[in-house]
Amino acid sequence: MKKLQLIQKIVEQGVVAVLRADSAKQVVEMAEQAIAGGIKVIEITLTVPGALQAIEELSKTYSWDTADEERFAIIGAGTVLEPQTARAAIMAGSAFIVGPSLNPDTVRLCNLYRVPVMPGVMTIAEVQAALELGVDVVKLFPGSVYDPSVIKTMKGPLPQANFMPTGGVSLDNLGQWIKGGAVAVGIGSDLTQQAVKTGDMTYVKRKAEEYIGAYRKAILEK
Ligand SMILES: O=C(O)C(=O)C[C@H](O)[C@H](O)COP(=O)(O)O
Repeated sequence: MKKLQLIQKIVEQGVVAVLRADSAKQVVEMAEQAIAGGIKVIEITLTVPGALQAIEELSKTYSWDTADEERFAIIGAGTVLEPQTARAAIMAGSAFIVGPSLNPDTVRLCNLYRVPVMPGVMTIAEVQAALELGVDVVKLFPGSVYDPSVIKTMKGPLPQANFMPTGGVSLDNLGQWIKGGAVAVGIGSDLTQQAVKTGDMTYVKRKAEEYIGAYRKAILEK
């Protein structure tokens, strides 16, 4: 039941930090800052040089299955395009897999290992295909091309689908996405871009705190 427990924990947290950086060292630091700021679901994108080492390192420090609050975080891999990479990421300790697109073989590989997989989808046909493959949460990507009301519209014919918009999620629209029915949101550049530019990783912590605040407010108002 590990897979179901993990999905539940990801949805409970509701905010996923999508981390892109210039090196493994930088992304580990970024992850630590995001976790300290309250974002406990960390997606290490595989465009980061040494991303798998970063996942391995973070998975030794943090666990999704601990009562120790200091050590609680869910570490996963993003930008997973095909099954070989998904397997490597799982072996490195990824608790979940995210991709920008729907690759059926990647979903099957993740299902084999009972690891939650959140593939990117843009259309109703892709949402349907993902559901047929057993996907529990789809990543609506790029979220920026849609208005948050799209979730309600897509849930008309497919009420059983769960959406995690990613791409263009900001402090300005997070509330609309959550109130519009998103089970979680993925935050990328707004959380990290400034830190990469200036080298000040504590920026990620401050920004994470703002996002967690906005998320909690949206849940209360929902
Ligand atoms: O490659 C993936 O798997 C992704 O997750 C794609 C993007 O990096 C995120 O969607 C972040 O988008 P922004 O928040 O607009 O920066």
